[in-house]
Amino acid sequence: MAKKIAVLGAGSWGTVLANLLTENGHQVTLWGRNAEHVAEINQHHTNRHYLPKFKLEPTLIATLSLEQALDQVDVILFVIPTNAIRKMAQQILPIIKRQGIRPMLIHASKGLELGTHKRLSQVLTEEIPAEFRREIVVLSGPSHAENVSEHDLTSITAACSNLTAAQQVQQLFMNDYFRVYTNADVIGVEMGAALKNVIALGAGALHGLGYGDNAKAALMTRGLAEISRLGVAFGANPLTFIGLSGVGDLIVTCTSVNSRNWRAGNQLGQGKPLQQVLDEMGMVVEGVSTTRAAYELAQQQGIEMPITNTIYHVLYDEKEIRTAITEIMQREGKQELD
Ligand SMILES: NC(=O)C1=CN([C@@H]2O[C@H](COP(=O)(O)OP(=O)(O)OC[C@H]3O[C@@H](n4cnc5c(N)ncnc54)[C@H](O)[C@@H]3O)[C@@H](O)[C@H]2O)C=CC1
Ligand SMILES: O=C(CO)COP(=O)(O)O
Repeated sequence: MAKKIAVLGAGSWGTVLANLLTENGHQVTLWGRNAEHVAEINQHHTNRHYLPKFKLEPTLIATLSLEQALDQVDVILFVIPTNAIRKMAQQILPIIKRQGIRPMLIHASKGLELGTHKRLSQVLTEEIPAEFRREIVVLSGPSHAENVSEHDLTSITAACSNLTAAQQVQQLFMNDYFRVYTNADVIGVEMGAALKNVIALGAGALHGLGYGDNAKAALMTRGLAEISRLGVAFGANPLTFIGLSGVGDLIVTCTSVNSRNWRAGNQLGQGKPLQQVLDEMGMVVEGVSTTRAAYELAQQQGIEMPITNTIYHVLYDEKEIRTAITEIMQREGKQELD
């Protein structure tokens, strides 16, 4: 059955997901904060800043008004940067109350909140009390917006401890090029999503420094080991990390030029200063702030995350990358399995 859906965030991923939901027959309003982009979507059915070649469904409406976007919706999909989610939730709560709606919440963002180190479903749970919403479902997996916009075959995960809610989200998004699996392990799915961005910065940096395939395979494999270690310590199912939102997303993000995290790492490896890389990207590079959150979390919990620590010191302490790589390679010998 067609649903009324608000998509919050008219960047790369929000635009593509809003368009996909429109293709699937839902009535979608895309909220954006940039007046030029919103006007372009409504008048020309394009969003060229983020997706230069993408032609949008003419029935997809964009708006600058949260009140209009949320008007009597069944579902709210958050697709804005991690560190903007809490404020957005605070902004929409009074609108939800005023309208007397009780929507399902979905988020498709990937990161851990700076300062609190929280997962985004935790942030939403804190900010929007259960009486004003239905379930919170996480949508995550290997899915570059650019590829989905071209209808490349894509499989991702809808995670919620309530399987019925996960199945409802599965039905909203599924079509002949976009396949959605359900998973009850919200912790594992969100941890995998957030932490793969950290490892992707490293994969890009190795490429920028001229290292080869062995180095990248080692980074991804040992990266997955430390992602799983942290995730399991917080209650994740270890099997989730060999699924779409774990190794699946790690592969796509560590190997694709479409990844902003990979591209940022690549430029760092080539010697560009971090601030310049971020300024020139024009899109969110989630791995940078999540590296800090994950580093602090691992320190607090006493969990060994050597790759995350190395990337943290390169990003935040201006540690020279080649020195950092030598140090991580020369640590004492270890057992492969924990
Ligand atoms: N681009 C992709 O292929 C995918 C992205 N994601 C995740 O989706 C989330 C959004 O990513 P993208 O759409 O790619 O980012 P983007 O940089 O392309 O777009 C971000 C959007 O959020 C808006 N925004 C930025 N700061 C904001 C704030 N403080 N308050 C409200 N809105 C704000 C921007 O105006 C823009 O419309 C990220 O967490 C990312 O990891 C997940 C899967 C795929
Ligand atoms: O999460 C993504 C693909 O699944 C997008 O990764 P980037 O944010 O690095 O572009």
